[in-house]
This record gives sequence, structure tokens and C-alpha cells, in this order.
Amino acid sequence: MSKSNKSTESSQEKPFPVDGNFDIHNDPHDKPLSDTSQDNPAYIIIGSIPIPLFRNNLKNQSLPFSTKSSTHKEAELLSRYDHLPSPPATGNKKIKRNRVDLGSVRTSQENCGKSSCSSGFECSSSFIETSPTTNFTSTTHHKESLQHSHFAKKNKVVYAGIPHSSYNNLVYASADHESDSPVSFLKFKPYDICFRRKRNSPLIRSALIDKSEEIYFGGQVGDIKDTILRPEMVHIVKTCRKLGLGHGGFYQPSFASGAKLRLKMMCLGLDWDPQTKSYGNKRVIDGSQPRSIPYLFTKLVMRAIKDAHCLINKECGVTYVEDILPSMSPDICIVNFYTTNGRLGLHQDRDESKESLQKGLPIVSFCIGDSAQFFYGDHRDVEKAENVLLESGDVLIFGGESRHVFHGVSSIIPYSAPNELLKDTGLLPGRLNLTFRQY
Ligand SMILES: O=C(O)CCC(=O)C(=O)O
Ligand SMILES: [Fe+2]
Repeated sequence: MSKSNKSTESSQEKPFPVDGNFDIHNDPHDKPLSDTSQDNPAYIIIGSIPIPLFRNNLKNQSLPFSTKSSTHKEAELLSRYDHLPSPPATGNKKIKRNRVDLGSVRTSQENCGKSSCSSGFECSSSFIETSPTTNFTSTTHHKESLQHSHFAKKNKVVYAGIPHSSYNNLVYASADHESDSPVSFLKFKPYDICFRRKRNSPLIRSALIDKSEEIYFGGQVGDIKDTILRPEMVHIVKTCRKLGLGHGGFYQPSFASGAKLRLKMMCLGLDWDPQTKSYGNKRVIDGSQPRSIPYLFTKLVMRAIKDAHCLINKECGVTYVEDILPSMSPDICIVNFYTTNGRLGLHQDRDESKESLQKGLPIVSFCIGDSAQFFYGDHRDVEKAENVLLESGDVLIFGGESRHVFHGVSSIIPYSAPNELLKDTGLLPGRLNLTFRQY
């Protein structure tokens, strides 16, 4: 963990543009990447107390490569939760949301780290086709071109006669069969967060082995509390991939201004619409219904909170741990996938219900894949923000007093994902992040 620039005063706050006009290219945080130490601990913020969860010797703790099939491993994993009650059903909600300041760009040339693309996995994102109304062809995930949105109406995505090309994985459909609206919704070409495996390709091994065991092996997790174990991460990646390829899958969101978020997003439980900054139970972009949060995800969140409570009790000697970190039961999960040049500007998560915010119900964030430089602070000022390196398997929790912390992702560290995870999942270069919330 590396921290810097503790923010204590607000008088010098710089005005911060809202609605995605933050030019992330000029983000002063966009500086050369720092070294990533193998000793980086997992990390949680509880109340105003940042608590590092130190790993043991990570190399020794990495799980032995199992000869069992991953399906078997996943079945085993799921069976650990069989005795637990099912999560509550998500009710129908259409709620005003007020999330602010998501970092975005008007243009992006995303590049997934080309050397990995010779890894022997096949990139199925390469099936993205030319929008029927533009000359723009996005052939692979290496190239995501400048595009603008033309949403004609709130809550309805209408093809307005001009190229709607905000989303590079879109095509048009006369009426989405999952929708009850007669308007023409955009239909998605799926964005695949994983390479498709080619069997027995020698390139797989060479590319993965070439990757920096000595530098980034710290991304592996052992049996440390509040981190996600490797089989769980594999399960999460595979599940997100599957969900992301279906209805309500990954897309690149943009704001009404045309500015795009520099990530792919998929919402589970409820959908968050960056244009209206509100949650709803239908995706505005294509009329599809967000998929439910998988049961295992919910269980992992609950486990993370429970472990955090134990830690607060132990480290801080607090008996009424809920006073510092309230429990929550997630009904929203925002899944972000950042390619290696993905970012997210400094923002607060404040579009959940008033009650949820007042109670300080925590955000629980799972990090999988490449590491990220995460920045946070009391003020909307990137220069005063502190940094922490979040690695694969880390869980970050901010609740209680820290619920309104400004936070964002200043950079993704290429080739920092644990090799075993890549081998097991074929995850594209980049970072998968899941943030769980209770509305
Ligand atoms: O990717 C992360 O670590 C943060 C994501 C986040 O802040 C958000 O989705 O609101
Ligand atoms: Fe956030």
C-alpha cells in the first residue's frame, strides 16, 4: 500500500466539473506508475480508519494448481454456501440517482496490451461489427473510437436518425423482444471480458510465463480474510463474462454530453443510468432488465463485511462494530471492466437512497485482474487525494463515516494480474471491479 497527500483542508479545492466533463487525459494523477511491492496488503477503509490487511508470503500462499476441473472447483465452492438463506428479491424500483463526477473522456483509443493478445487466447471482442449507420468499424477491443450519443428521450433509447455510436458494441433492432416498448432499442453485440481459449496453443504458455512473475506475483491471494480466494475469483470472472455476454451485458456508458466513461459497465440488481444518475429496473440503453446478483456474490459480500467486523473488533477494540461499519445486504452490483488504459475520475457514490446514505451502509468493492491505483480523499481534489494500490483479490470497503469518500481509479497497471487467474479464466488484460451497494 502506498499513500500520499493526505487531504485535510477544503479551502483550496479546485472546481470539479460534473456530468463527466472531467478530462481524464489531463488528470494530474496521471503520472508514471509506481513500483508495486509484493508486500502490498489488502486494504479496507472502515469509518475513517484505513486498515491494511497484511498478506503473508504470497508466493508460498498461492494455491496449488489443482488438477480438478474448474467446474468441479466451482461446484465445490458453491456447495460451501448451500446452507445459507437465499438473498432477498429485488423489488421494482425507479429511483432518482445522484452519482457525480465519473471520470470520462470524449475520445478514447483503448488498447488492451497487445503483447497479451498473442497469448493463444482468441479475442472474441473482435466480432464487434460496423454500426449500420456509420463508417466506423470497431474490429477489436484494441480500438474504440470517438463516438457520441444521441439519446432523444429520457428513459427511452431512440434511434434519432444520426449515428448513435456511443457504444461500440451496439447494433440496432426494431424492437427488443425483452422490452415492452415499441420503440427501436439498441441491441448489443456482447463485449467479452475474456479471451476465448484455443486449446494446446504454445503461445498461451509463453505469453503468460513471460509476464513478470517477479514483479506482480503479489496479486495472488492466500487465506487472508477480506480478500477473495482464487477459485472464487475464477468463479466471479466466469460468471461476469457469461452475464456480460447476455442481455443487460457490458457496454460503454456515456453522459448526455457525449463524454464516455473509460470502462465497460454492467449493472446487476438495479441499473444505474449515467445520463439520469438514477437507478431503475430497466436499462435505459436497451430496455433490458438487469440480471440478478448471483447468490455467491452476495454471500461473498456478507463474508467480507463479517470479516471486517472481526477485524474492527480486533484492531480497534470496538465491541459495537456496527457503529463503525453497518452491515448491508446488496441489491445493486455495478460491474466495471477497465482495459489497461481505463480510468475512473474522482467521484462520490451518492445515488443510493437517502436512508442508505444516512446510515452509511457500505460500498463493498471486489478487485480482480490487473492492479489499480485507487485514489481517495475527503475532498474533490485529485492533488490532495491519497493513493492505494488495489490488487487482484483485494476487497475495499467504505462505509460509516467514509461512505461519502471521494474516490476513483487513476490507472490500471498492465500485466499485474496473477498468472494463475489468467490461465484459469482467459481474462483480458485489464481489471474487473464489482461494487456492491444497498439501495
Ligand atoms: O473500480 C473501482 O475500484 C471503483 C469503482 C467505483 O468507484 C464505482 O463503480 O463507483
Ligand atoms: Fe464509486
